[in-house]
Parts: sequence; C-alpha cells; structure tokens
Amino acid sequence: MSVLDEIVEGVRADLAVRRKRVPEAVLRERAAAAGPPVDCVELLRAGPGPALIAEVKRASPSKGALARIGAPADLAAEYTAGGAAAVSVLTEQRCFGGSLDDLDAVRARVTAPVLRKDFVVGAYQLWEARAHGADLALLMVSVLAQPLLADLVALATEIGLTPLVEAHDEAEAERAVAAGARVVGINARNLRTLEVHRQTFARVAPHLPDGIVKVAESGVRGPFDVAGYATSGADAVLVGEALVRSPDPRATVAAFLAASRPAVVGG
Ligand SMILES: O=C(O)c1ccccc1NCC(=O)[C@H](O)[C@H](O)COP(=O)(O)O
Repeated sequence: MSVLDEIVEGVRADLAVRRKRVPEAVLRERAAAAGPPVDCVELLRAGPGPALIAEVKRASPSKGALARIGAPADLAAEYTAGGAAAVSVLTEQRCFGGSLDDLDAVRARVTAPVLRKDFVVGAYQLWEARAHGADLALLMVSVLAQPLLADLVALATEIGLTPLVEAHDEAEAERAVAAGARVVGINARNLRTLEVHRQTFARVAPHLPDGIVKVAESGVRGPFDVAGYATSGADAVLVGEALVRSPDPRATVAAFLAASRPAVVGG
C-alpha cells in the first residue's frame, strides 16, 4: 500500500466517526449560516507577481514533526501581515497533526481566504469545510475517480467554495480541467514516493489552458524557488515547511514575495 493509500484509509476511518457525531444535515445548516465565501479565482491571479498561499502544517509523512504550532491563528496572522494572499490549513490529523479546530481558529482570526487542505473523498468534507468557514477546498485528482471529481468540483462551486484541484502530471492536469477546475495546483511532491521534483510545475503548467489559475505546490526552500515558480508562470505558490520552520514567518513571507515581484524601475 502506498503512503497516499494509507493516508486515505485513515481519513475514511476518521470520517466515519465524524459522520456519526455530526450528520451532514447539520453541516448544511452551519454552512448556510457561515459568512459569505470569497471567490478566490481573481484574487489568486491579481498579480503583479504570484500570490502566496501560506500553510499551517504541523507535521508531514515525509518529514515527521515540523513545528510546534501552539496558536495556529497567530501564525496565520503573521502570514497575512507578511502579505500572504490566503492561508492553507491542513486538517488531516493522523499524519499532519491538523484538525478542524485549527481551521476554526484561523478562520476566526484572518480575513484572507482560507483553504481547507485535506484528502477529500466525498461531499461530506466539502460541507464540513464550508461549515467551518473555508473559502477554498483541495480536491486531489489522484484520490478521486473522474465522475466523483467532477461532481465534487460542481458541488464545491455551488456551495461557495473555490476548488483547488491538484494534479501531479499532464494526465492529471487534463482530468482537472475536464472536471471543471478553474484553479489547478501542480504538486511537485510525488505522493507515492514522497520525492520532490520542482521542475514538475514547469513541465505540466504549459498543458493547462489560458485562464486557468496555476498554483505551484510544494518544495519551496527559499526565495529562489518562489522566483523559479514565478518564472515558470505560476499565478500562486503554496508553501508549508519553509514557513512553519521559519523563526520569523512574517518576514519570510515578505521575502518570498519580494523575490518573485517584477522589479519596479525608478521606484
Ligand atoms: O508533505 C508531505 O510529506 C505530504 C505527503 C503526502 C501527501 C501530502 C503531503 N503534503 C501536502 C502538501 O501538498 C504540502 O503540504 C504543500 O504543498 C506544502 O509543501 P511544502 O512547502 O513542501 O511543505
């Protein structure tokens, strides 16, 4: 069984417990009462350089524990003070140490759009995301059969979430677009081997039609990697580890953004 298969198996088990505790009908009511979501499509490509999506990530299967994040809301506030356009919150518990409590805390603190980053396998988790105030939700092509992927893209959009549809290669990128995605993430991390190949974005992005918002995900170690993704045409870059390990996340976000902005002549 691959790492991804193991993660998804755990997600399904945890989901079964939550479904019993909180019926979908309750989530739907809470989703209706949640604040209005932000349409993130335009926001992510507002430019001049790529937008930065800063991630609250406590741990990962590839690296184990990454950072003690006592107050995810404080971290998110530092991210947005540094210029992050959106905050990603990993809510998967077993491998990433995240939770819906983290999502709630971040939502309550920042006005920037919040991405629920998890391994979504069905509609329940989208209702959950909206009920907890998320504006975006991750959908992974590698986890979902095509008809379900298309259904979830449609449902997410209908209930006010912007789906960030994640692909790892050209075939998955094609499936993301066919499913109706307007925002496609290209993840440099092979989720079966956990190896990171930063050149994946430059290879796959040109296969996406104009008008699709292109998000480069994973593998940023420093400003040079953000600049590299910008040069390859990324509208947005999603960064986790480098930010949660930083002693000054606000300054690191600002430095990453500065590295990818076109120089201002005479400014
Ligand atoms: O991060 C992992 O090890 C990982 C393993 C298996 C599935 C998903 C995983 N990460 C999720 C992500 O996509 C990243 O958290 C995100 O792109 C940020 O990556 P990074 O900046 O490299 O922390």
